[in-house]
Amino acid sequence: MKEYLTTLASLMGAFAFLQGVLHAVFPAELRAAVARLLGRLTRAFSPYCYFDVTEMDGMSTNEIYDAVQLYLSSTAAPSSGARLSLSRPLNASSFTFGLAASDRVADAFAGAAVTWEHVVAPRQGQGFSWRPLPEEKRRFTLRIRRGDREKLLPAYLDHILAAAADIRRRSQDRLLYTNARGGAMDARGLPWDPVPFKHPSTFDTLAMDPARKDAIMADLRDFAGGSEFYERTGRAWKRGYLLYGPPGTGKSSMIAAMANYLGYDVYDLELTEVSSNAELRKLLMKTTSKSIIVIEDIDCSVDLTNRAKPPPPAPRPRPTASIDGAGAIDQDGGAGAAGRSITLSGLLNFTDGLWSCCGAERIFVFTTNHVEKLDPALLRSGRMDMKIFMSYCTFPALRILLKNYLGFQSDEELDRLGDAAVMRGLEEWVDAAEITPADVSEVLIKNRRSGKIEAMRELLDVLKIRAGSRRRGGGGGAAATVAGGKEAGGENEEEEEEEEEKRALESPKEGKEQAGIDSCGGAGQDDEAEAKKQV
Ligand SMILES: Nc1ncnc2c1ncn2[C@@H]1O[C@H](COP(=O)(O)OP(=O)(O)OP(=O)(O)O)[C@@H](O)[C@H]1O
Ligand SMILES: [Mg+2]
Repeated sequence: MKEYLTTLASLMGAFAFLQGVLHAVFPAELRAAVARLLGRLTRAFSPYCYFDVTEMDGMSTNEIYDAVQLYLSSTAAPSSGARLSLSRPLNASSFTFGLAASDRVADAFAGAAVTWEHVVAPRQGQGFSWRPLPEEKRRFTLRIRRGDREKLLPAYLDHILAAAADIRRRSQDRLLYTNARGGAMDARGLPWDPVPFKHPSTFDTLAMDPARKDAIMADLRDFAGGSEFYERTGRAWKRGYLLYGPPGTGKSSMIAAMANYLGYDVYDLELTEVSSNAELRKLLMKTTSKSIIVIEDIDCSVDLTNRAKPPPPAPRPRPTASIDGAGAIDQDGGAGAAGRSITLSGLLNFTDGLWSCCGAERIFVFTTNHVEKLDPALLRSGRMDMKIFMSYCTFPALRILLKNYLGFQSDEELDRLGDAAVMRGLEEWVDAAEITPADVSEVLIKNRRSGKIEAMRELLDVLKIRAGSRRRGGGGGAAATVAGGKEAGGENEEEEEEEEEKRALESPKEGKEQAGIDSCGGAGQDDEAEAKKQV
């Protein structure tokens, strides 16, 4: 070992001496030219090729440099000991990591290994300038095998740019856009008003059957990653979801969960503020991709009556004064939209017509408490691809609410610490009670200070009372009546309405009942198989 170190030291001494001689004998230009020549020679015989991505491209920043910085710091496995810089863009709630100076990172793409080196060097004295460049010259040097060049470029760079855009978007807060200004434009000519959207609802907090929830999340993932699928099938890259069910069952919460899950912004379209189809088209054109366009309570937004059903009786004619004093019948019963001319066909085109293809990667979500009132054309596949019935609270959904509201850490803890008899009671009575998750949450919030078991007992009492009054045809108390969206009428009237709801959703092909979710033709799924899938 000792000899090894002495030899190394003498070699280094000799090298330093030689360097000194070269510096003294040869002028700097010659040395630089020789260094460049040697560099070219080594590269010519090297199995690798190198690409520099400088931070500055002339006076402007190089977009690829920023994208590489973001991509490497969040996805590539930094070599051991890599240092990361921390930053937080304006209006973002999460941090963004950047790769610290002079570090080397390995990555792989399409089965080929690549190496990135972050090189930082002081900038040689730049003269006075009104817009001085950064003190240091930064660049990433990409090293790839010559044989991998076709496979990697430009696909790898496109992948980096897309990934960086996705990381940037997810680190920004969601935005909620509203059009509640009656079509007026803002200073930039945009009809939408953005506000930060910080809704806490996620698929973890959403109380619904886990299997149905998984199916919806899988469908959303397929959609978000389905650009090739939509291109191959010639379909516009959009997808429609209809959320229907009684008030307080989680329709709005589901929308927020979707937006948080996909990292999409939300456009809350208030149809009553839109005066014409042309304005509707303009609003759509001004939405960005990777967004969810929502029309809540669509059955009450504009008159989209179900054309398949007999038209509602014409409003009673009422005499209106006329010039000659004789009574003239006001044909449209005075109910005429005050200057509003949004039509069903305008909405149909909006969701699945020529207009709907302006812009990709958009999700349309309609919500309603009365699906039977909607025109079947609005519900057909291609418009509302997935119809999700937000039902009254089921026992699996109730368990999620018990965990979220009473602080049980897991199902196992709920079963271990929860009172077994009370749990059995809740399972037995929850369906008969036809209680909405909103009402269950209310009971749990009211009783959360009296302790977990006491709160569960209280909830069980409420379920029994509701089930009892429902059985007597009382609809389970005021809230249940509202929640049911049904008059406290007799059983047969409710059965009739339920039948009607089911008929409204019967897909023309199969004529089957829609119990929970019906989805047809999702990205990456076989339409027929999917359409048959019931979740
Ligand atoms: N499935 C659910 N999971 C978790 N919380 C829920 C659920 N449904 C309702 N809630 C709670 O009840 C409240 C109302 O829910 P939400 O606004 O989503 O109901 P909705 O179906 O949109 O009602 P509406 O039809 O009246 O608009 C929310 O604060 C939410 O916390
Ligand atoms: Mg709602």
